[in-house]
Amino acid sequence: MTLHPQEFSQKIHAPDQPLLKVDGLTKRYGPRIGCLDVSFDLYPGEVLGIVGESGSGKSTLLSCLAGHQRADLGRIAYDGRDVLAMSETERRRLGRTDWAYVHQNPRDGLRMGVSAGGNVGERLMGVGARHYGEIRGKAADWLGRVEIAGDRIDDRPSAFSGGMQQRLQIARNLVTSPRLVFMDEPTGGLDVSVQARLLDLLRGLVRDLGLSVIIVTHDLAVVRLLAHRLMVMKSGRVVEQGLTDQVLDDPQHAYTQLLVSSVLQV
Ligand SMILES: Nc1ncnc2c1ncn2[C@@H]1O[C@H](COP(=O)(O)OP(=O)(O)OP(=O)(O)O)[C@@H](O)[C@H]1O
Repeated sequence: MTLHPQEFSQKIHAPDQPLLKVDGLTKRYGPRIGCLDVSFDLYPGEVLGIVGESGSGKSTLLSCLAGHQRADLGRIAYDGRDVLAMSETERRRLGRTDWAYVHQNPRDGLRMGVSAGGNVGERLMGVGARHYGEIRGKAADWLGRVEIAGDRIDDRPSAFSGGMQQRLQIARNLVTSPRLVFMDEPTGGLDVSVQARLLDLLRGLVRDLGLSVIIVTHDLAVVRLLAHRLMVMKSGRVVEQGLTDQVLDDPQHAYTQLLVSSVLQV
């Protein structure tokens, strides 16, 4: 149900305001539904998982939320600000400062021709950092935090393994202390042991930095470990949402039951 604009604006300015408030978000591709009437609140420090089979609308929803494509209908409020009413310049600024986006393929989120240190430092420069020594020091610190050895700081990402590239992408994203991080299948395409290590690292960073995260995945084990709340999508619609353990242990919707019984091995 879509809220009346006045009601919407009253809600987003309430003292216990969520960091992100999404109401009736809809995106169509011609006659095809990308996502339909999606509504949810995300509070500071909360991790929301979005699961569903291929084509269920997860990526469409994430890209509309992050402003990579424009929704046809609905509202998004970030920290009380109407995101869809922002100019492109304002939204880009938000993308450099408050938001971060971790792509499934690290190549989409890294500059492959720039050193590891340069990849992290570049984000700092994007928010106004200018002192070379400080930038390099902070980059070195972040490489350490994502378990990349200090002597690799001048290596290009193309010399890194897939898991290292993904950890570098995470460092590049988190170095500017964003409040909201979008993650699209961050562990997809990695070996199981590499995935486990990355998940562990992500869980620690999310907790330590108090990040709000929206994570899209088809892997229920990932959301079991990372997400406080879970949204299940089918054919562009949210068919079930709730606390992750509740949804996975006691799924109410037939589609979620099928999803859980067919893939859940955790
Ligand atoms: N650029 C596009 N043009 C036309 N239709 C699209 C486009 N992108 C997505 N769709 C359609 O929108 C629906 C949702 O797709 P979406 O990629 O969001 O699903 P998904 O759950 O992310 O799938 P996957 O897990 O395979 O990435 C599908 O029917 C898809 O065919």
